[in-house]
Amino acid sequence: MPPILQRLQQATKMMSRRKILLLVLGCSTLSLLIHQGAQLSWYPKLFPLSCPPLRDSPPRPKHMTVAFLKTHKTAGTTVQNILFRFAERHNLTVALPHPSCEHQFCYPRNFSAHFVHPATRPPHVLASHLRFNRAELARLMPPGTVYVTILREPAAMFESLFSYYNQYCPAFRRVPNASLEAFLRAPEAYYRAGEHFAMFAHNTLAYDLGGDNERSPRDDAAYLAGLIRQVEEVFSLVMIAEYFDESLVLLRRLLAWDLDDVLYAKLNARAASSRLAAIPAALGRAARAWNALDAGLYDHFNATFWRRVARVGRACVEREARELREARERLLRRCFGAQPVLRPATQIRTKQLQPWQPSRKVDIMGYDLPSGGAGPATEACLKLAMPEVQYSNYLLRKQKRRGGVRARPEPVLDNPPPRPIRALPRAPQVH
Ligand SMILES: Nc1ncnc2c1ncn2[C@@H]1O[C@H](COP(=O)(O)OS(=O)(=O)O)[C@@H](OP(=O)(O)O)[C@H]1O
Repeated sequence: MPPILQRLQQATKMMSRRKILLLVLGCSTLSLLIHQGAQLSWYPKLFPLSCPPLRDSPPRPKHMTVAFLKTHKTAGTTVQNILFRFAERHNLTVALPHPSCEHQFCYPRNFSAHFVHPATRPPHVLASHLRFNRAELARLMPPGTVYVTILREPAAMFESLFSYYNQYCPAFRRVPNASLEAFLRAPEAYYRAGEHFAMFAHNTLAYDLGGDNERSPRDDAAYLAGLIRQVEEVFSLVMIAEYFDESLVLLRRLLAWDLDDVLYAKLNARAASSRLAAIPAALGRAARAWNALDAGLYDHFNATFWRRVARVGRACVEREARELREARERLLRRCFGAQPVLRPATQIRTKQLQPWQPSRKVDIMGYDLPSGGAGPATEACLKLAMPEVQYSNYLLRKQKRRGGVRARPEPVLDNPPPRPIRALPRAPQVH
């Protein structure tokens, strides 16, 4: 026997059986820990985060009837575009406004089913601006329709409204040098309740939700509580613009859609030169105080949003939101080139992709197809970045034709150029 083995035999004899057992146990534990550590960092999918399964058994089919209340300046156009594309891919009917209502359902009037173009009834999907009216929507939409809306932090939203509607809303037009600060220092000096487009200058969220935007929660706390209750009764999901991707994760889980169904391009964004880089804290406080009803709505639904995220599992929602962002970046690169950039309308050659510009002082950005863009992906890419006016016109033409000649597809790239302006109703509206 070699000397080394003889020494080992002697050593083994010297150890008690108990010690050997302890050594074997220690080695196995160490090996297990090393193995698991490697898997955590290299194969995170082997350790699923607490994501409850989306599809129950039997699997839920995708939900096809959705009414999206498109509130103003809250990223609603981006959500609308997701819904329009989903509707097209699944051959669904989209409710669209009668041309006399422009591209909104005769906003700011209370919604009426009469505002809906007959060629777009009965609808599966509705996603254009309107002032919420529960009974009329129930008359229009099929039973089982899921109602969804979106809110945005009121100070950021008000800054966007002030800039976008500066030429349309008399309360804003009266302010010297179009100064948001001047308006918020003394809003009552400029604001007249009940005048044309007054709702863009005071509690726009409350107004869009069908509420009375002139109520103050300071004088009447019960009113805000009642409005919140009504919203909760109807809407299955209130998304939050600041957490857009997380909101889409909740939306797609609610509707049993795929992550691919909620990929998007950001639409209707102002250029950096047309917006405040940051809203000073004092201005933010003043905007919230003036829009106290909206602030109350936002705070409530922001809190319920995060409770809902927690119910699904925060890690799960964040993981899906990350997957969504990665897939979205790949899609944007495929459609708009290696470095897809938002550009001003003057630099967008494809007419169907030129966004409406509210005034010479505000630049609304969009995407363009790379030069010579052609091929099977072109149509999908075009729709991905198509602004509201062009997409609504296109869908209305397509659905009107579907009622008549079914076989001829609506041309997407060769259609006549859209009207450049999304005209707001010209005459004061009766509520
Ligand atoms: N994905 C996403 N995430 C966060 N924010 C987004 C997103 N998409 C659009 N936006 C911002 O939403 C603002 C436009 O809102 P709307 O499309 O609802 O406006 S409109 O009422 O239809 O005119 C507009 O805000 P401002 O740029 O501050 O005006 C957009 O930048």
